[in-house]
Amino acid sequence: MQNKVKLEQLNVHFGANHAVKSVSMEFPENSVTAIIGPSGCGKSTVLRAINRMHDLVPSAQVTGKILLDDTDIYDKGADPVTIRRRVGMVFQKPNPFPAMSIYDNVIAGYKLNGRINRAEADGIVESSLKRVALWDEVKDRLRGNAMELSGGQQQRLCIARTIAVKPEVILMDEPASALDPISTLKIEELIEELKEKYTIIIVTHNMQQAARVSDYTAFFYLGELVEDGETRKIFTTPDKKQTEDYITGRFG
Ligand SMILES: Nc1ncnc2c1ncn2[C@@H]1O[C@H](COP(=O)(O)OP(=O)(O)OP(=O)(O)O)[C@@H](O)[C@H]1O
Repeated sequence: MQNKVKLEQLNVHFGANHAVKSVSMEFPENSVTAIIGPSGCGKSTVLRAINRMHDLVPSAQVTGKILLDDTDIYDKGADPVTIRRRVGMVFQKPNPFPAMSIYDNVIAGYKLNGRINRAEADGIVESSLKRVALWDEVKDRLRGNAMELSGGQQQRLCIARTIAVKPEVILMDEPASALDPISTLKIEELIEELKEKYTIIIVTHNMQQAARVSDYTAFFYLGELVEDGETRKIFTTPDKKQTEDYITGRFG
């Protein structure tokens, strides 16, 4: 399988704190890769580096390469706005724009590309909401406020907003950890469907979730990549003892 994203000697410092240490790894296209590891091991920091979110943090220093296809997203000529359109992000807590309707939330990011006509916007809203299996639940109240949706519906709305701009990669930072078990299941089913079109990288604390949704798993500890590979192998016969101890619950 083709690699969509490749990290080469990625290092992230926050001031004197060396949070991510010389990480090199690949993320195959149209697959789900889970990033696991104990709290503070650098999972979110790696994820955020993949759409240049650390640009907004003055103390952050990122070195090494992150290739998106063949382009280094940290190259001097690379445009962060274009990168964030190609690499979308879904956060732990659903974060719809509170003053906006369901409809306007879905189309908000897409509108930044320039003016669009009503028919085009309607089409994008409908197809994005259908893709996240939310259309039937909201089609009669598209002009209603997004905050009136349940937490699980809000998270699916945020995923619809992310895919409306037609990204190639979707980063998810514990996307179901604030949700109830049924909403979590829906998000997991959705991830399974979305990988047909997108490359998905998900940070999760939930080991069962990593095992259920991902094709590949990467285990991090103290800012280092300890081991990565096919999820089946990582969860049954990992090469490193640290990985085995973590997935069997002996630490972390
Ligand atoms: N914006 C920031 N400013 C300063 N330090 C940060 C920032 N973000 C992360 N760090 C530091 O980087 C290290 C890794 O944090 P990170 O959030 O990536 O860990 P994590 O594995 O995702 O943890 P958790 O599972 O608890 O979310 C920690 O020492 C953290 O304090």
